[in-house]
Amino acid sequence: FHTRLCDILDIKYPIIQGGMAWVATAELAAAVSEAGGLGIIAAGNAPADIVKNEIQKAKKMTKKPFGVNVMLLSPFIEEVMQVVYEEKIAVITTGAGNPGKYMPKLRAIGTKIIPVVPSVALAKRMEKLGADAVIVEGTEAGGHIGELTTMVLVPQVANEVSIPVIAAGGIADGRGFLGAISLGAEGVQIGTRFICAEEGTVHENYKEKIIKAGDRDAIISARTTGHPVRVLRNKLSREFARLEKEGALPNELEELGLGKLRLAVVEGDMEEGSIMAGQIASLVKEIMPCKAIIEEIMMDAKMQLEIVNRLSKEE
Ligand SMILES: O=C(O)COc1ccc(-c2c[nH]c(CNC(=O)Nc3ncc(Sc4ccccn4)s3)n2)cc1
Repeated sequence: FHTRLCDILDIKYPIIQGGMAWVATAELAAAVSEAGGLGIIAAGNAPADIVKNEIQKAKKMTKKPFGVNVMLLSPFIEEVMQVVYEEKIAVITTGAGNPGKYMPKLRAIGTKIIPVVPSVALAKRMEKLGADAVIVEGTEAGGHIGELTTMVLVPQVANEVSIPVIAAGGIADGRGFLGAISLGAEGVQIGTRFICAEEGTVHENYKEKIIKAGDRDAIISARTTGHPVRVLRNKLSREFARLEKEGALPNELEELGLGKLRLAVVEGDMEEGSIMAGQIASLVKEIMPCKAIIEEIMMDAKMQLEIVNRLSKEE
């Protein structure tokens, strides 16, 4: 499966690892890039020096290309963008906002830009502003999400833009990969499955929660804040829902949510922490090295394609 994305990003497989805050560290990004995908370091809500340190760590771990994900709601966005410029990052992905204001400078220094978009309108706007590709993320994804599903959004964006479309949300194996290609995508972004990567520095409790998740455990929380997030249900999500029902104010709720993702990822607190994960969590059953994850996805996609070809030949 060699697509335009492989040429644009100089990667062997059109698989991007999601730039998940606290999860996407240099260790994970380097392992994914070494395995032939595109590893991504998450800036999340971290200050510039933390982001710079992770980038320099990754540069020591791999000579292959990797990217940085910039979360546009971060209070440190301006100083983090300065680090992105200085470090001559090959490619950035962006989330939770419109990166338009940074695109002229990024294009001028040759950094590729791949924004995550939750709608056709934003995808078209990003193409017009010069994005190199778009990550079309369905509501199946973990973390901060839009409303439309991958199945519905990917073909519509593919109809409207000519830059490569990368499908994200609900993809964790070869069937999901082939499904995305069938919908018009030229690559996939995978988050939840890489949370359970062996090289990842995520607390074991978090990885175990993903492996134990059932098909209906990844629910949407914090809708009333205007920033809905998909998490695995736990004590915090139940508490959050109760407060929302009682009409707590958005800033009270935002306050309650602060630091909770770190609590889950770093401390492994599965009750008070925010366990961000996508609906595909229930398909993830094993902690595996990144190389094994990527090669299994590509192998399964080829096998699934042979099944599809056989079915299409039968009368
Ligand atoms: O037009 C506009 O400005 C709105 O544009 C957008 C609106 C939404 C998005 C979007 C949806 N999903 C993504 C990519 N995924 C994510 O960004 N996932 C995230 N998970 C945890 C995060 S941390 C957080 C979460 C909420 C509030 C504060 N911090 S961000 N981007 C992208 C652009």
